[in-house]
Amino acid sequence: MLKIPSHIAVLTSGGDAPGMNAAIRAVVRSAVYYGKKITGIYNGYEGLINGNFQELNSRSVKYILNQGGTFLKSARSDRFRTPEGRKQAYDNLAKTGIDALIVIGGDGSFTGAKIFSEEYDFQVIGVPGTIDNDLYGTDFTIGYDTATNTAIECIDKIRDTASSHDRLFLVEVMGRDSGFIALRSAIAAGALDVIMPENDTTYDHLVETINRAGKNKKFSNIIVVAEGNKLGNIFEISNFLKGKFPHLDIKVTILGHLQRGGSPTVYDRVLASKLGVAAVEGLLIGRNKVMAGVMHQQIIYTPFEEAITRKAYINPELIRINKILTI
Ligand SMILES: Nc1ncnc2c1ncn2[C@@H]1O[C@H](COP(=O)(O)OP(=O)(O)OP(=O)(O)O)[C@@H](O)[C@H]1O
Ligand SMILES: O=P(O)(O)OC[C@H]1O[C@](O)(CO)[C@@H](O)[C@@H]1O
Ligand SMILES: [Mg+2]
Repeated sequence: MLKIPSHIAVLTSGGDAPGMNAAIRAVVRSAVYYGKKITGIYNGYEGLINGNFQELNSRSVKYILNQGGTFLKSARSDRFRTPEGRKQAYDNLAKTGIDALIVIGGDGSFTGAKIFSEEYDFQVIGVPGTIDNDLYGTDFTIGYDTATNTAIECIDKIRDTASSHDRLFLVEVMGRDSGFIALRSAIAAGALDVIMPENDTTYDHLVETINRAGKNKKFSNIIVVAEGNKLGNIFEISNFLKGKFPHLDIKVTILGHLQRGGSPTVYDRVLASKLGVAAVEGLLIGRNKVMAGVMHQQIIYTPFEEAITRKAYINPELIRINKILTI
């Protein structure tokens, strides 16, 4: 028999992502719209274990739609990885009368959510909130569009100084084990090449590419390097290239946590709004252990297992396009 939740809780977990606030707002307001009690949990799974709960209403989430970060705060919780931590989390939920949970986060957060949901037969839905875009079951995760916009804004600025001095810049972007941020920002910023986990860039290939650029009279260049690439650390790559091309002035820039901040783009605000509503509506029709996502403009619910383990798809067409355009 379908058990409809009456009291929903929401938390944000893992690295913060622009648009998480918009997602919280959408969850809170749709819960209120459907006549449900809604509680915010502070500090992700740490707050779940510590009982850091606050009942929310539609006014609690005013003026946050355009704010970066997450007002509920986020955390990486080692205690939630332990059965004792999850037991404490369950006891706190049960004590408060909460019967469903919405987790806004990335693959790690959904791994924890799946384990918890199975252990305690507790209804959980995920909302993809991570700049990395590394989840199967949604074309974009919340925060990815803003992060790539921030990355290209920075790379455009680097381009100004690179071209003034005829320099080669290696620019490192985030993305953990995936190259979504790297590839999208490389195309949008017209980078000479992109080194990311999904392509097996070799040093020979890099040398060839830089030689070709020289022949084509490209005197300033940018190579985007995904932090999770398999070739090596950005400084190792830079040292290798300095050895091979002593006449080139090579610089390294690491964009780092800049990419996590800032006001969310229109795309992320709308995506977060859609997915927050979809998460609440999913709970009300009995969905469980799934992530709400948007694929080809449609809301879909993907089992956590699949969202986490199936490889999010890097479109090889984008790699091909980048190669053509950087001739
Ligand atoms: N195997 C697991 N068992 C229980 N909890 C887990 C597990 N894996 C991850 N978690 C919980 O999820 C939290 C967030 O995971 P993680 O740090 O990987 O971030 P994420 O959700 O993938 O987001 P992002 O990648 O954007 O930072 C972890 O700190 C931990 O509390
Ligand atoms: O903020 P932290 O804990 O250093 O984590 C950084 C990681 O988090 C992310 O920003 C989001 O998963 C990754 O791109 C990056 O590898
Ligand atoms: Mg992750």
